[in-house]
Amino acid sequence: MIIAVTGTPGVGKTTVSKLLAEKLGYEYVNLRDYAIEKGIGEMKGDELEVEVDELAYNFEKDFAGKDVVVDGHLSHFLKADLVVVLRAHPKLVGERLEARGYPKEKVGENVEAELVDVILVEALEENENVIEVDTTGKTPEEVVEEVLELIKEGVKRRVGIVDWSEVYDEVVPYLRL
Ligand SMILES: Nc1ncnc2c1ncn2[C@@H]1O[C@H](COP(=O)(O)OP(=O)(O)OP(=O)(O)O)[C@@H](O)[C@H]1O
Repeated sequence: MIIAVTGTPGVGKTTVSKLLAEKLGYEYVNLRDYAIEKGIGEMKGDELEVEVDELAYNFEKDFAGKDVVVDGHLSHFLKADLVVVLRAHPKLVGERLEARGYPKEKVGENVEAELVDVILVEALEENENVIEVDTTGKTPEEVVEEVLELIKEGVKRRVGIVDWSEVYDEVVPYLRL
């Protein structure tokens, strides 16, 4: 089974994906590293711009039928059996990206994306099987346990579990207003 773990940068995809792959005994694939390895995309500054169709085509050729957890904010564009959309309070996204030294503009862009569900909406346009998990206040282990439980129960779709409009006031300092 191919499990795509997606979400706004900083929500914890890499941490959760590695742990999930380990628990399931699946291969872990970082989609950015895969694209670079395959020579897909072009570096624009420190950002890798990829053609999503080319990425999805190659990924399917290499991984169809395998057991993989694929980690990346474009992973929901791949042909996956299940898409896990990780969510985190936008303030947490802002704090983490600031701590990574991201420029203010990029922090704001990602906080806004998390606030208005950009990745979730994209994932729902691409795949029927979308599970949303709120990581806020949870450890990576707890998040992985939640995902494993949902998989065990055969849950294929669970969305609409967060509403960040309720915390809008807390994230105003990050927004590019
Ligand atoms: N419940 C949680 N789930 C995942 N990560 C968490 C959680 N709580 C705290 N963290 C921390 O948040 C950080 C998330 O970083 P990580 O690189 O995994 O995010 P990411 O979504 O892959 O980001 P990017 O896409 O920018 O690489 C890590 O330092 C991790 O330890």
